[in-house]
Amino acid sequence: MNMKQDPGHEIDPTQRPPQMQRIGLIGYGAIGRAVHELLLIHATGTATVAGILIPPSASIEPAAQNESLVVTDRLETLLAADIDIVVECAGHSAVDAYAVDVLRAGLDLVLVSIGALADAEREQRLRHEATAAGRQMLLPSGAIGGIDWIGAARSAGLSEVLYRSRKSPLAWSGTDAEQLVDLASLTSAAIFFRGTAREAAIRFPRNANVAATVALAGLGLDATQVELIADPATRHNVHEIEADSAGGSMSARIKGMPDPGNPKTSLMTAHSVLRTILHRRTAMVI
Ligand SMILES: NC(=O)C1=CN([C@@H]2O[C@H](COP(=O)(O)OP(=O)(O)OC[C@H]3O[C@@H](n4cnc5c(N)ncnc54)[C@H](O)[C@@H]3O)[C@@H](O)[C@H]2O)C=CC1
Ligand SMILES: O=C([O-])CC(=O)C(=O)O
Repeated sequence: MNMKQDPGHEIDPTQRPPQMQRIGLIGYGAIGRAVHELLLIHATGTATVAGILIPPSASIEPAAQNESLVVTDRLETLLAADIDIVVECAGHSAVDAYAVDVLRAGLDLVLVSIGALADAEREQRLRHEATAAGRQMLLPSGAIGGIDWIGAARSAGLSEVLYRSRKSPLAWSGTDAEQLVDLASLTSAAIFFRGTAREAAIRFPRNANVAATVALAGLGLDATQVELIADPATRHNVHEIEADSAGGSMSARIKGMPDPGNPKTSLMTAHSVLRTILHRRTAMVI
């Protein structure tokens, strides 16, 4: 075959099944690893993890190893693995470090650390870069549901949205919650934060991405109210939405199982990322 090949790309794209997506993961913690495992089960022949970006001097044992899987601490090396789409699941600082370059490289970006967009300047910059590159930032619903209703209610006179997150004290450990409540001695549920989605997402970057998701879908980061609760009686990550619009109201409660590797994170988050990835290639999107 007379095909000019970029020396950085070992794979001939014309030889792939048409729907095959080559995924670059940024971050390989609870979500990154789970997404890899789910793709191995649910996306054989349609999507594959081709590269994983980890922090310098970190090491991982990938869920599956094949000779073409690239594990690197350099974005350039990741992108040279013939990546079609990048999935960020590493944290707000990784969004700062890599998101612009991913979009400038002409790739769509699945952004899991959605709370990073609570920084207005960062949000504007990323929207601008995506538009300039003709690419999209895809924000999975993550640990929450009902985002479709909230998005639809925007044009139906959405007037009020409250998001409430209830997790075990363990899930709030190592966060600013420790300054607001004595997590270790709690005997009943404590609402330790009330404020806007913007404040919540900025102050609790590892626990309030959903607050930003609900806000970005609906009333925005400053008009969406948030309550954060530490509850010694729960083993779940409970997410509630109460919303009012001229088109009707919504009351939703999700009792999420925490990820065994990270109690701050709900198991469903990785499944939602899988769904986002698979939707890019399906004939019918629901
Ligand atoms: N949208 C949503 O519904 C949810 C979003 N999240 C967010 O997703 C992100 C990932 O969550 P988890 O996997 O549970 O966290 P985790 O702490 O288990 O894993 C994060 C991984 O990213 C790696 N990492 C950090 N900075 C990096 C960098 N610059 N380059 C490469 N790797 C880097 C860390 O070493 C770690 O292995 C967090 O920001 C979390 O807050 C979590 C749950 C729900
Ligand atoms: O996974 C969850 O339960 C929600 C979460 O951590 C977040 O919103 O950042």
